[in-house]
Amino acid sequence: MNSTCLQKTTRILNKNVFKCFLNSHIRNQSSATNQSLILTDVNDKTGFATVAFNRPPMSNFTLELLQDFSKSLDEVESKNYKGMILTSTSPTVFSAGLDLKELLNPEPARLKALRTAYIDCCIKLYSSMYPTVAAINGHAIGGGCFIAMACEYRIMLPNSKIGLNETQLGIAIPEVAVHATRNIISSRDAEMALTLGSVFTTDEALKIGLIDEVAENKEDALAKSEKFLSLFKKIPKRARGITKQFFRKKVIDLMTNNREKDVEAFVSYVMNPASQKSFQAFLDEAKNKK
Ligand SMILES: CCCCC/C=C\C/C=C\CC/C=C/CC(=O)SCCNC(=O)CCNC(=O)[C@H](O)C(C)(C)COP(=O)(O)OP(=O)(O)OC[C@H]1O[C@@H](n2cnc3c(N)ncnc32)[C@H](O)[C@@H]1OP(=O)(O)O
Repeated sequence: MNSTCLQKTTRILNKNVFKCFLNSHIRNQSSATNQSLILTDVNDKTGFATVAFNRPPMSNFTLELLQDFSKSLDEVESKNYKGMILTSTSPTVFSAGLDLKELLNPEPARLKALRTAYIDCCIKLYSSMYPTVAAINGHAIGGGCFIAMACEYRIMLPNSKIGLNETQLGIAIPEVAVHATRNIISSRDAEMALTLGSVFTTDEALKIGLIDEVAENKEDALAKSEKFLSLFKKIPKRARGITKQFFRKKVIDLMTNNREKDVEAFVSYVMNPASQKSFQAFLDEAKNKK
């Protein structure tokens, strides 16, 4: 695909963007439909799966999306694909995190299920035996940023924003996110970023090491992602995967063992009137901006 074709398609909604990419890169299209919240496609030449959040324009996470994502992660593991590229079909957003409408005046049982599904995805992604790379094709905020952080490598487009903004919304970052952040950036930068709820530009993120590379456009990000995954082509999967898990053990254990406590704490932060006010304020501000 040439870059003019890609630039044109990025202005059109997800369906065409993804089709254009598929036509040139992917020989074996999965049964996913355009209605699916997650699109999974496998390149049978490389064995790499490209998994895309398919909820434009913000690619924000609902319970259903997270449940589908969790199933897709199982599929990538069980079908023994050689690696996974995680991206979205939205033109300018990788993911804006949890859908704030899910958090506004929520039904507690659904809120618990939402957080539980989110944790499941984080555990599966963080501990996967196959190599993972996030092709961050736009903004990655809150839960979207953390999902990208759970991958092994991050390639981001210019002029985008990335960060864990939870404290700004009145939600404390769980301890596990502190360790996960320190696994990527310096402890000093992590403390500043997480306490402030900082959101970084692409250049700032590159400077502190939150992302690994900048790509010119989505096509370039996908090509760079394949290049990263190809590094492991000759490394035996089991040896690689177990070694990866040793580096990630503390975070994996915390996520696995603190699941219920985390869900309770999350529900309590979200139901707090001050947090409810901040969710509403964000949505109102976005409306008023227009
Ligand atoms: C022990 C186990 C632990 C396991 C977990 C471990 C660690 C996890 C740690 C932390 C992560 C998990 C927590 C997650 C919490 C969240 O994700 S809260 C949500 C965070 N997201 C946000 O605060 C909103 C982010 N959005 C933005 O910053 C901007 O929208 C943007 C993405 C940068 C895009 O900006 P742009 O100017 O282009 O667009 P607008 O801002 O004008 O928005 C357009 C439109 O979209 C709506 N919108 C944007 N984001 C959301 C959202 N997240 N939910 C719902 N709606 C959203 C916005 O309201 C506008 O709507 P419109 O006015 O109706 O057009």
